[in-house]
Amino acid sequence: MTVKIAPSILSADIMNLERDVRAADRAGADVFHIDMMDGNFVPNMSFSPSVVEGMRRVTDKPLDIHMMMENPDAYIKPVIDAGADTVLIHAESTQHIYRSIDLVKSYGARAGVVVNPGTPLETVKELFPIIDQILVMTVNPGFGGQKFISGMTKKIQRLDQLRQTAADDNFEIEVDGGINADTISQCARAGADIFVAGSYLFNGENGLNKRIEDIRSLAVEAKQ
Ligand SMILES: O=C(CO)[C@@H](O)[C@H](O)COP(=O)(O)O
Ligand SMILES: [Fe+2]
Repeated sequence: MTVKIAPSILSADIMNLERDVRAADRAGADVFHIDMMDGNFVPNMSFSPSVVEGMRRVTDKPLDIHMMMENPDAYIKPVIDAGADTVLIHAESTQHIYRSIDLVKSYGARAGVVVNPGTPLETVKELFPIIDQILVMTVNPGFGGQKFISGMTKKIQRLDQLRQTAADDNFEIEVDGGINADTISQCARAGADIFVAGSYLFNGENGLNKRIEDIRSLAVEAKQ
């Protein structure tokens, strides 16, 4: 069973972003997770399409863009032109999520929907046949370094069950927020495939190599 580790560059050292990205790449990152925040949808601001373009120059790994913004449709083409592989859009950020997902796909990128902790899975069920990923937020979006909301494990489990009953719906389950050596196993056991980790990977004491290796083996073991 595949396990993908996705370092979130929100917790990288912004003044040494290239150094940190290259180090995470060498350490075996499977995907890079880039948070785009507009200061409206969430109470924080972060990366823009130009950062995606810069990332594309220093790594060949897939770039996942987590859009935390109002009017996400306006930024879909700019991030894909900048080199995004997957665009993840919050169900709560647009009245027409189906249209936004279609738009991502029309530009040839992979598309995913994101659900906040308070958003029921039922809200996004109709999207299952057309999406490549579902990102289950395991913290309230906006900041790195928050505590994992333990009730989300059951939500991941329910999503995995829904995925299994709809055999045609082939999407990966991703988790984001508070993922570390204490929380990754329960998410993997519940059915998650892609694990975003920011502060655990970039702010920890051991090297990135060891940290990526540690959480990967915990996830692989939990899935067996
Ligand atoms: O989308 C977000 C926060 O809103 C994340 O991607 C964070 O960057 C995760 O950071 P950690 O919880 O792993 O520190
Ligand atoms: Fe994120």
